[in-house]
Amino acid sequence: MHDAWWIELFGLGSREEENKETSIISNLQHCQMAMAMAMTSSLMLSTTCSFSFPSITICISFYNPNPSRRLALFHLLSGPFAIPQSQSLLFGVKGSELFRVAEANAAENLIQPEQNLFEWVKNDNRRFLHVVYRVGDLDKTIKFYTKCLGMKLLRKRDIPEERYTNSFLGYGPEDSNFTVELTYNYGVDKYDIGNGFGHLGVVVEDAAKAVDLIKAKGEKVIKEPGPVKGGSNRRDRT
Ligand SMILES: C[C@@H](O)C(=O)SC[C@H](NC(=O)CC[C@H](N)C(=O)O)C(=O)NCC(=O)O
Repeated sequence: MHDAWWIELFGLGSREEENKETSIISNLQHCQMAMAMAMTSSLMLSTTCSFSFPSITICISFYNPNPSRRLALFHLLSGPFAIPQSQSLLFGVKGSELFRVAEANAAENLIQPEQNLFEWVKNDNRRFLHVVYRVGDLDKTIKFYTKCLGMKLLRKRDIPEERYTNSFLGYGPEDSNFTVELTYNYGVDKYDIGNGFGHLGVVVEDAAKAVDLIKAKGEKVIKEPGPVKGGSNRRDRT
């Protein structure tokens, strides 16, 4: 089994889509990841496949073929980083009905069924800002995120006096969207990765098409979509 660090993006579908399948094998190479900000999370149904790229493995989450409103949260999975995330108003009532905040550290962190998630989000505007990881080849990683995953390069900042360059990528402006911040340290072309962090995940409209595109771009899919080990991730209301 590879050292697995991955962030899974859990899509949200209708309640009917209970038969979730996710299989993720990831092997992050030459990268080190750090949390940028903590939030509370909801674990959602998704079907995920993953593929490797020199600096990180991305897990693509998708649903079984029935059309459904796909909503997404990043979920940072790992021992020390196993934290909750908050739902977003972007996902609407259907999303909020189905959202469940995964128990993170203690029972008091759990959103109780009677609590109104909209009130919570209105009264707390904290959100994920970015996740940072160091890469040995900035241009190659940017090309992967943009050409294969459709992200936009939002900005680059070169700090020659500190001998590093940061690049920010995402699916929207940083003032309202979670982004990936890539750090390139001059002259450092690889990193030893630990085994505590999970993975980075992306939700797409059609994962099969996304995987085909990624393969067509010459990237390697290390695990085709398939049954999740250990059953569904969905946390039904208790
Ligand atoms: C722009 C802002 O969002 C940042 O995150 S800069 C954070 C800063 N990054 C660096 O100094 C990059 C070079 C450094 N040698 C490194 O590899 O991190 C920073 O605080 N880095 C430390 C960290 O743990 O992220």
